[in-house]
Amino acid sequence: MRERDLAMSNQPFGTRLRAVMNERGPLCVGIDPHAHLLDAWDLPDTPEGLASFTYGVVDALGDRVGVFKPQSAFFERFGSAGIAVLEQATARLREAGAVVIIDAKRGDIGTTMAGYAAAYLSEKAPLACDALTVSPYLGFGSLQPAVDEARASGAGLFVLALTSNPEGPQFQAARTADGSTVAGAVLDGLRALNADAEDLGSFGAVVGATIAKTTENLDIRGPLLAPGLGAQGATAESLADVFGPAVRNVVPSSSREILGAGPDAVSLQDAAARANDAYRTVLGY
Ligand SMILES: O=c1ccn([C@@H]2O[C@H](COP(=O)(O)O)[C@@H](O)[C@H]2O)c(=O)[nH]1
Repeated sequence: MRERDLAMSNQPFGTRLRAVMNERGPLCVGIDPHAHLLDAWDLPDTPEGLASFTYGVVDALGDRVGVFKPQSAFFERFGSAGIAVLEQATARLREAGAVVIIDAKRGDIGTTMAGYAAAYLSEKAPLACDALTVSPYLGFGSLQPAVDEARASGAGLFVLALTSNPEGPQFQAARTADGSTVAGAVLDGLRALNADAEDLGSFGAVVGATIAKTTENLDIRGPLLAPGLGAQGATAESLADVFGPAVRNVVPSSSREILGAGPDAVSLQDAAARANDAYRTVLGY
């Protein structure tokens, strides 16, 4: 491990995330090995194809992009062989100095949530990552074991708040008993968890870049993971509008748009560099 990485490794997730975005730019590359992308890369839809695709991304971008978001679903569909690739890729990306957010959207009753937290957030776990996406729909409090594990291990969480899909508002805009929206209650919960953070806290929200300008308070003193760029239609220019004064804390995430440039490593690097430059300008890095 390099000296800088060693010094950073004991810092909380939010601090490490800000440092890597300062150093490498804010872009988060989503690793979503869709069957159609394996085909476009001339790879078979098998565990071997999945491994070539994933390690191709890791080798081309692991030491130049700051943040990666592997989508667990596309690894899970190959069973244990797919999970082994996710495990290997996560370890290799972290070794290369990148931050890895596993997008698994876990959520369950508190005791089972503790199991998920141990699986992804404990440093000793085979699948240990820097942060995990979680779902608050069993109640924000059900996430407490993951919050505790994240605090203990210096990891982070991204809680679904205002998702990028058009169906999201059906639940997220609904009102809770105290009159706030469900999304607003999630954002309030995160703001409380980040209350002591100096710059960027470790407890983030998922807020799609595709949502219209929102009246919700996005100032949670934590990162705002923003999928929806590229293939889902949102652009770098739209980020300032959607996120307003909180735009500096956005982690812009793009999967298919970048991955579609492969398999050639230089083309992948060019696509990532172009996207990173556009986000740097808008987010002020
Ligand atoms: O609100 C959400 C939450 C998660 N996602 C995930 O992000 C990527 C988007 O992929 P693109 O190819 O860049 O569209 C994917 O893994 C989703 O599950 C999201 O899109 N929206």
